Parts: sequence; structure tokens; C-alpha cells
Amino acid sequence: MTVENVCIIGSGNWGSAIAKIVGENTARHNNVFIPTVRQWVFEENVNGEKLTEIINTKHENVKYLAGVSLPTNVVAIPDVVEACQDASLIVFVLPHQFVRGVCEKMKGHLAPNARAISLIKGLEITPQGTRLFSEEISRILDIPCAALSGANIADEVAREKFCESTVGCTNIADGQIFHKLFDAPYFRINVVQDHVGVQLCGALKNVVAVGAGLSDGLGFGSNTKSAIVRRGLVEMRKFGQTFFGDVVQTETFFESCGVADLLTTCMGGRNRKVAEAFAKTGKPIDVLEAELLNGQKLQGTLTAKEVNEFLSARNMVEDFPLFTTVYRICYEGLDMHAIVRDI
Ligand SMILES: NC(=O)C1=CN([C@@H]2O[C@H](COP(=O)(O)OP(=O)(O)OC[C@H]3O[C@@H](n4cnc5c(N)ncnc54)[C@H](O)[C@@H]3O)[C@@H](O)[C@H]2O)C=CC1
Ligand SMILES: O=C(CO)COP(=O)(O)O
Repeated sequence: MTVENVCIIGSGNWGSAIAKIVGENTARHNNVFIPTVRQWVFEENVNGEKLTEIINTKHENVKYLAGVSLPTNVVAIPDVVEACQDASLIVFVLPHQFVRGVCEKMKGHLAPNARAISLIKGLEITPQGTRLFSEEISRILDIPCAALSGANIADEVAREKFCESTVGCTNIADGQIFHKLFDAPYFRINVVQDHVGVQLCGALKNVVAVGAGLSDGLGFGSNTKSAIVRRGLVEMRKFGQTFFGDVVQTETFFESCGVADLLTTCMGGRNRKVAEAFAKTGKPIDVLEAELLNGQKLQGTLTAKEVNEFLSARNMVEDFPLFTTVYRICYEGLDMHAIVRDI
């Protein structure tokens, strides 16, 4: 059996937490994986030092996951081609707006048996149609791509607070390999075949979390937030059934990637936090993102815009009142109280 050569594409808050888990597991299962994990790090200057050099000497991503030690077998590389050269397992974990450009640079440099897994929570949506990032990665790189998504606030995972996650993979053998790559006593993986549902949940829950944050910011309390979460879950499933047919399994919404991730994000995620501040201050969301997230990227407001463009092209915005209201509040200046009036 060939030993897998793993690389990670992405180095943010979740990318760094995943690097910790993956580095621990490639060392533990050194009969399955080459222990050394290459991580592509988008090079930045942090207090006069290159972030890659800090990671390779301090073994800590001081900007995106400060205070958490990374395994010494994780090596930060600023050049994406060098990072992915001859890799057989590619872990994509970067904000969804950067995926296409990075993939184009990777073309032709992977191992012949390369497979990918997308940990990205977003959708490649255009007015013409919607594409999962696993499909986008497969299209550009001509390799199979699975998905991982779950109730996984990165800071908590990195500090080994028990949680679960879901791998969606149609290939049984690869599903077992991804289980070995990610499963840990504090990060329990369940593998399902519905990689479409896994990704839809991860992307759409961020839109609902913006709604939950608006509710918090307006001081509406737990009952109102629960109503928004419930309606959000209904619209997530409806979106899947409407546009992805019977591929999306109802059972997937009961996995960590479904209801659990919706709950954790609506209770403690960044989308919620920034939306709460937006409701309280009225400051532009991009300003709040910069002020509150220290370079980390919001996904929910961007996904709300993408989903609205897609629904508008089909005259279906009224079929998804919560998704539409979140978009209108964020981008069209709709009165924020619409979050409980128009849904
Ligand atoms: N942070 C979290 O708790 C979780 C995040 N996710 C998802 O994982 C994905 C990655 O999120 P994070 O790792 O948290 O990233 P992040 O939100 O920390 O974003 C910052 C990352 O974006 C990179 N970046 C900035 N400009 C760039 C550019 N022009 N080109 C390429 N990269 C650039 C930065 O270098 C940094 O690695 C997202 O889809 C997110 O929704 C999933 C689970 C948990
Ligand atoms: O995906 C996440 C938790 O599973 C993190 O959500 P936020 O991007 O809202 O922080």
C-alpha cells in the first residue's frame, strides 16, 4: 500500500486547527501517511517577521491561532506549488473566495493518484447555477474531492474540547483514509456518503448565523433566536431538496455538519458575532470584519449575497424568506427588525 503524501492548502483559524489534528495523525499513523505535512501559508508579515518563518520556528500560527502549539512535523511553505508538489491527499481549508485562484496554480503538480477533501464552508454560486467547492476543485484539478464539515469552532477544537465532525465521501476506501487523517479522541469523525449535503449544510448555516447575530444584537433573546435557527434549518433542507434533488439525504441534517454546526455557529461563531455588532452599531460589515476578526474572513454575508443572486435569477427569493431577509438587511439597508417581521 502506498504511503500518502499530505498537504494542507490554507492557514487561517480553521486551517491552523486542522494542521494540528492532521500533523498529530500523520505522525501516529506513519504506516499510512508520510509524517511530514506541508502546509501552504499565505505569506504575511507579522511584526516584521514572515508568518511562515514564525510557524517553522515557534510552531505556532501567532496570527490566526495564537497560543496553540502546532506539531513540529507541520511545515509552513509560502509557495503553493512547492507545498502541493506530488501530494496525494490535499486538504483544502481556506476562505471560499480564494479557492479558484489557488487551484489554478496547483494544476499539473499533484501526484497521479491525488485526492482532495474540502473543509470550505461556502458555495460556488453564480446566477447560472450553484456548484459545490468539491466539484469546483474536481473540475479544476481533475481529481476526486470529498468534504468535511461539522460543529467545529476552530479555537475550541484546537484546545481539544470534545466535538464531532462529518466526512462526506462516496469512495469507501478514501472515506476510511480520511477517517484516519482526521479522527481523534477530541475530534470524532463520522463518515457518510452524502458529500453534497455535508457541504450545503456548512455553507448555508453561515447565512442563518448572521440572522441569529442580528437577533442577538437587537436584544430579542433565546426564543426568537431559536425560531430563526429552526426556520433556517427548514430553508437549508429546502434549498438542498429544491436544487440538488434527492442527492441530499435528510439524515445528513442530523449529523454534526447539520443541526450541530448550525447550533454552535449561531451560539459562538464569527458570523454571529459580527452580525450582532452590525445590529448594535450600524457600522459597515466589512469595517466590523476588520475590527473584530484580525484578518479572519466572514463567510455568511458573502454566501447570503451569492444565494440571493442565485434565487433572484430564478424568481424564488420569496421561497426562502430568511435567506432573503438576511441578504436585504446586509446589502440593501432593510430595517433590521425585518429579521423577525419578514421571515
Ligand atoms: N474558523 C472556524 O472556526 C471555522 C472555519 N471553517 C471554514 O474554513 C474555511 C477557512 O476558514 P479559516 O481557516 O478560519 O480562515 P480565516 O477566516 O482565518 O481567514 C484567514 C485566512 O485567509 C487567508 N487569506 C487572506 N487573503 C488571502 C488571499 N488573497 N488568498 C489566499 N488566502 C488569503 C489568510 O492567509 C488566512 O489563512 C472557511 O470556509 C470557514 O468557513 C470551518 C470550520 C470552523
Ligand atoms: O464553521 C464554524 C463552526 O463550525 C465557524 O463559524 P464562523 O465562521 O461563524 O465562526
